[in-house]
Amino acid sequence: KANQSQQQLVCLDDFERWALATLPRKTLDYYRSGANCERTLRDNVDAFQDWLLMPRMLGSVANRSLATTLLGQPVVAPIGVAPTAMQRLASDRGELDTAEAAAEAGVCLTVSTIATCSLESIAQANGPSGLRWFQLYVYKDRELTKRMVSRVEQAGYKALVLTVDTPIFGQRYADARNGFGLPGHLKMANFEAEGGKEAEGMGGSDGLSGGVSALTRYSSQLFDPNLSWADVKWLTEISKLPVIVKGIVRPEDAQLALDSGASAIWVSNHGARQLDTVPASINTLPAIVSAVSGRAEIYLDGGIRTGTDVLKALALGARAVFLGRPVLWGLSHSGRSGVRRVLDIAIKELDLAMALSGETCARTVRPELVVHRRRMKSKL
Ligand SMILES: Cc1cc2nc3c(=O)[nH]c(=O)nc-3n(C[C@H](O)[C@H](O)[C@H](O)COP(=O)(O)O)c2cc1C
Ligand SMILES: CCCCCCC(=O)C(=O)O
Repeated sequence: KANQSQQQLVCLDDFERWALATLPRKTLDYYRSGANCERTLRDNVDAFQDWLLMPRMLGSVANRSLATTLLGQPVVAPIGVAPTAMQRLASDRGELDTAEAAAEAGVCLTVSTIATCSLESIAQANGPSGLRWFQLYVYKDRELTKRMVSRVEQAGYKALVLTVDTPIFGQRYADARNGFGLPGHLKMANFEAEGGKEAEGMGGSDGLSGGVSALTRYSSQLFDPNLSWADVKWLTEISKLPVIVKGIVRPEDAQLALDSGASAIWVSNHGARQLDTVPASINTLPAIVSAVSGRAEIYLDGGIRTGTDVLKALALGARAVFLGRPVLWGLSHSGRSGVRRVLDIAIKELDLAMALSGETCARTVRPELVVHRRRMKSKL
């Protein structure tokens, strides 16, 4: 199985199966895990099956457009790369591979604060034509955060994605059992120039961790658990870049984010890695779309594994969706070209799903295209 070629991996689940059979234990556990009993981890994927597609026929679908804009910037498809930390665990070049693949595919790249390559080197790999956003964790040290924001602006990122669901790190049992931490040869590269403790992954602790992972120790020492809506406003004031608030589950919080100056909403439960038993991401989307009522773009991540998942999210009101783990599986398999293949598969599957549904434009997918299984039954 370890030797499977890209051509044998024809869907995103094939990449996941390859990763499960092949990756070193600690890396696989860190990438794969959800919080606690992983109920939401399963629900994020399964919930898409509760939304059924109701295709229209004979709609002249030969010409289709997947292209869209995100905060005014053009992309080839409404599918982007979600921020995921520590990509050099997956390939030698880590985030640089992902950045090149995203630029080649013409999709939006989101870079994590906890990258293992510097944000400047990732920007260079993504190139002048790549659309890139920077995901921000706010550190207790606000001056450090401010310096990071100005480096992000300098390096040509087009938005700040403020993650708001991580005041404290979620509990992932496997990482705690493994005493997982960033291996000594890798660094939290965005902090290397700062010369402080932020660049160290608190050392892979090889089990001597008092029952918590090194990441939990790192985040509890350095991330600011007192973040509030006032800080969203603060961020919009210290930066020229639009702020996207990532980690919204409830409609009231979407409203507060917009009231605090956010330019867009990113619906997410952090890939089910924070609070277990929250609803599947796709199921939280309709109420948020209704609360936002067209005032801002809404993005979604969590459990997207097929083109039909993407189409359902678009029909329910998302402007675009983002892929987390599937990109890591592609990166682990074959670096840049593995990520490229994952993105290409997702884009092709969306195109096919659109054609077979009678949809020709990803920007204007009809809401009537999806119906919840419960409502379907009551109609029969
Ligand atoms: C290994 C891993 C690392 C992640 N690191 C970050 C991060 O640094 N910042 C962040 O905002 N979200 C992070 N996330 C969450 C993703 O951005 C995204 O919300 C989630 O993975 C989407 O779900 P999916 O993996 O089912 O596609 C991470 C997720 C994973 C799996
Ligand atoms: C070093 C501690 C924070 C790692 C952040 C990565 C992340 O968000 C995740 O879900 O894992």
